[in-house]
Amino acid sequence: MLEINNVSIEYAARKGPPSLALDNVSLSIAAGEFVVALGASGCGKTTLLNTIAGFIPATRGEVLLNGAPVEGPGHERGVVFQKHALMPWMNVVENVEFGLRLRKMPLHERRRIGLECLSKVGLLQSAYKQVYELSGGMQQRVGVARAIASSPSVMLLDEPLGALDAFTRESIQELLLNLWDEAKGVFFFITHDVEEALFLATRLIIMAPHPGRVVHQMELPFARQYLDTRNARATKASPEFIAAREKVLTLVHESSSGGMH
Ligand SMILES: Nc1ncnc2c1ncn2[C@@H]1O[C@H](COP(=O)(O)OP(=O)(O)OP(=O)(O)O)[C@@H](O)[C@H]1O
Repeated sequence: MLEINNVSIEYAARKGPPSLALDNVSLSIAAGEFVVALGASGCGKTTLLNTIAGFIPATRGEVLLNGAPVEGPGHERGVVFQKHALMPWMNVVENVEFGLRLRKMPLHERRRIGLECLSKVGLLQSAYKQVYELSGGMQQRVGVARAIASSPSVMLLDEPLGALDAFTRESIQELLLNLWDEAKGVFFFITHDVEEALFLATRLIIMAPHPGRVVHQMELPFARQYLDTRNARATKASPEFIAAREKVLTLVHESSSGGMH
């Protein structure tokens, strides 16, 4: 269970009073939830993710993971960034097992896990390639493999598919749902893309800026529908999906233009 209790984040301004990037956000997320945060630029999505990751301390409030306060980064939380942040001087599998190496896991053990994770993201063949030999989509899959290598109970994904073409994006969306279904942990995912949000989320949170806060939450059935049918196109083309898309577009527009304040 991940609990975000009354979290506010202020950033110091060069001049004037500090800016309030998050205002009193509270969320309780159970294992097995895929939570997607959607909202206009500047509404605090990345700030919230970075606070859960332990990169930014809460100015007020607290984040608890299974009852223990989050006070910094930890291997039970895996992070995937928009830019893959792989290390160019290591080959693919060395990148994937890097966190395990830091934790002093012996080579044969971490290599076994590294290769297993690469197999899960469909890249076993590329294990001994250099990072620059891979396409953007493949590099992002390596980023995902690296994040799952330490079997985190929480996966934090900050717009991981933002820079990818539509086809690659869809295939990694499906991969993420499979990994989530297998891991049964928490996924917390940020996107600007309404269709992506609706497809992945079991719970969608819509945020608004000035100050950053959560203005709507809804439960969604489409991720589980996809896992039952394995037909992404049919899921996204269903009348229910299209109706939800129109509703969410309206809510996002209203919340970012001040209509829901
Ligand atoms: N390091 C920082 N110092 C000062 N202000 C910051 C810092 N990081 C973010 N902010 C401000 O905090 C607010 C929230 O930013 P944040 O990046 O969390 O929003 P976001 O919803 O993720 O935006 P985007 O969708 O554009 O990535 C914005 O007003 C931003 O300018």
